[in-house]
Amino acid sequence: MKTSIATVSISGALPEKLTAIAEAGYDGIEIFEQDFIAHDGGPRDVGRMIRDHGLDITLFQPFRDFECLPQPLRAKAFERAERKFDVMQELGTDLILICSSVHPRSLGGIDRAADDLAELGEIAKSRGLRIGFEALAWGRHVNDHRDAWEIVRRADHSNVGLILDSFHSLGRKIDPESIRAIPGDKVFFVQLADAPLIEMDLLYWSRHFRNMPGEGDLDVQAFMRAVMATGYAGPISLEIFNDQFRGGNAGMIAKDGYRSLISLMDDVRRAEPETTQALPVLPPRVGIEGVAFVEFAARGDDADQLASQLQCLGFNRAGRHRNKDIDLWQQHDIRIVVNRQSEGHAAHTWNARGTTVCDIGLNVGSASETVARATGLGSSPFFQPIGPGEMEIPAIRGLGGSVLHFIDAETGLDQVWDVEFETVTQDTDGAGLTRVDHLAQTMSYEDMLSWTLFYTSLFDMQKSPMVDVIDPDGLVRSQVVEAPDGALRVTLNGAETHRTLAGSFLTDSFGASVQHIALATQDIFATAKVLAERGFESLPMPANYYDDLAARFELPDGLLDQLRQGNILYDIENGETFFQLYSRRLTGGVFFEIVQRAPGYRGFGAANAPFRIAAQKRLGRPKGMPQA
Ligand SMILES: O=C(O)c1ccc(O)c(O)c1
Ligand SMILES: [Mg+2]
Repeated sequence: MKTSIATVSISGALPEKLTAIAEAGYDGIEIFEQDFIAHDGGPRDVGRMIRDHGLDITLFQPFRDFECLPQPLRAKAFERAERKFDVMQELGTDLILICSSVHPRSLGGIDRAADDLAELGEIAKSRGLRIGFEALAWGRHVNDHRDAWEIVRRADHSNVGLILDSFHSLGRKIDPESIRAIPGDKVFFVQLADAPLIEMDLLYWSRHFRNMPGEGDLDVQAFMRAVMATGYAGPISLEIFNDQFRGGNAGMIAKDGYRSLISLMDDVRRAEPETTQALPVLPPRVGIEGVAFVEFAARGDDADQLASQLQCLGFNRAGRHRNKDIDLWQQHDIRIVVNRQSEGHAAHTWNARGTTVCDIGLNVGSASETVARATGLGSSPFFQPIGPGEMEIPAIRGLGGSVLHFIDAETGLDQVWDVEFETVTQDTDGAGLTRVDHLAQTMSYEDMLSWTLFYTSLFDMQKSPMVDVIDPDGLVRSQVVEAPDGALRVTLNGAETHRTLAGSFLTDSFGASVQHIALATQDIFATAKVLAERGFESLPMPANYYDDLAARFELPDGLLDQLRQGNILYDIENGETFFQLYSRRLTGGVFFEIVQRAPGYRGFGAANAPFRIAAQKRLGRPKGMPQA
């Protein structure tokens, strides 16, 4: 399988695009004519530059408004095509994309279109070139791949084939199963794009909102399964018109695309085992069993403040690393690691970003298979030197400088706590916190798709629809990704301005990180009582909030008072309840949430978020941080 991406999909001038594309691991590019024309260098130079990056030119595009024109426009269109053929020969590519005409004078007619394509196919053949016909979803007469295929079939020429583009088919809700009957050798090229489901004009949607397969809502997998069932063996190419990607980080967008393409084709191979694909073997999506640990990089007063917060929350300092300045804080299944080392990844993170989460450990079935899938999808494995008596725990670099470690029981990695740590305190009752309910990660809005794709392609995790969270100073988008049974739930919060709570966290921590950690209890009132005894200071909620609760829900006698007295937030969805209690922010901006989740409650208290955020802002910035 040859992987490819259209040059329109990413930002920069042509040389920058090529560097990003080559580094991400693609085999080739679709060269957009615009990118070629804008470049200061002849077609031969451009061809050489592309090949010097180790890339093929899989397609030259687009050629518009060709078919079904009356004379003399028809003759002009043929002349125009021949000039493009000249360029293609110098560039060193043999396939051109002709998209269905939107020309006001185009006459339409399947046979007329077929005749035009057959005649141009003959010219192409004489030059060793091929032409591919694509139905634009908004084409004047041809806007359906079934019609485009009928035209290609009637053209009946060896050098004329069909180009399929998932957006044009799925965007018009055309059943992709109709592709299965097309002979694979008449499909000359396949373009892939996904898109979020938003009701709007097709052309506008296509030119501004496409995204990588898996990032949107279209069934690109069903499309690609049908394509592979035809026996198609040509390149599989991403053609993504997206405003954000055009202005985004070229390297990151190129990598996202590669990850999405490999993950999609891996899914297709599993779903259509009869199809053959030259694709490296990839372990399946990884099932997450739980959060093994959350590690903070911290120093000095900040580390002491974090330790004292953990104590208030009912954690024990359970272990001390045998060789390093690292403490393990534990309560039931929750492990929080505080790393004060002055070298290694935690130290790098602390130097660059201050006190923040630097590492997340996940329990998985097989740590080595997890790393194998991640690297197959383009992530880098992470290594750092290990000291005497320490275990080598498989790890990868996540996005935005993060690191993920993987722990399995199969190879005994779950013994690390006994092997590397000396026991300091035996178990005590704690405050009834049992597990990590969810992690809230904050990032800039434009990186949200990358993070969603990262999680859903590597792990068995599903995304939920995005919701808007109102901050007094702007909007924050929130997207949940979660593993079955909630073994890992992550809320991704995308900040658009630095004035929101999420945005200021992003600025303070110099990039994306875990902004809060939500811990589960079975009994929030019992937990709150223990926390109060331990000196925990909760986030004060205003009286108005409780008056509104009384209006929104029919609460059992006494519950409202209990909530009010404990600063506890409340929500009901489908008859299932959810309780929340927030800590105040620590230096660095991180905070804790305590939740009691009824087994059937699927949400995260989104209705409460605006009031929680306003309450946090009212308290002002945490001590020890630059005051605005
Ligand atoms: O938006 C367009 O015009 C356009 C051009 C070429 C394509 O392959 C395509 O899918 C869309
Ligand atoms: Mg296309």
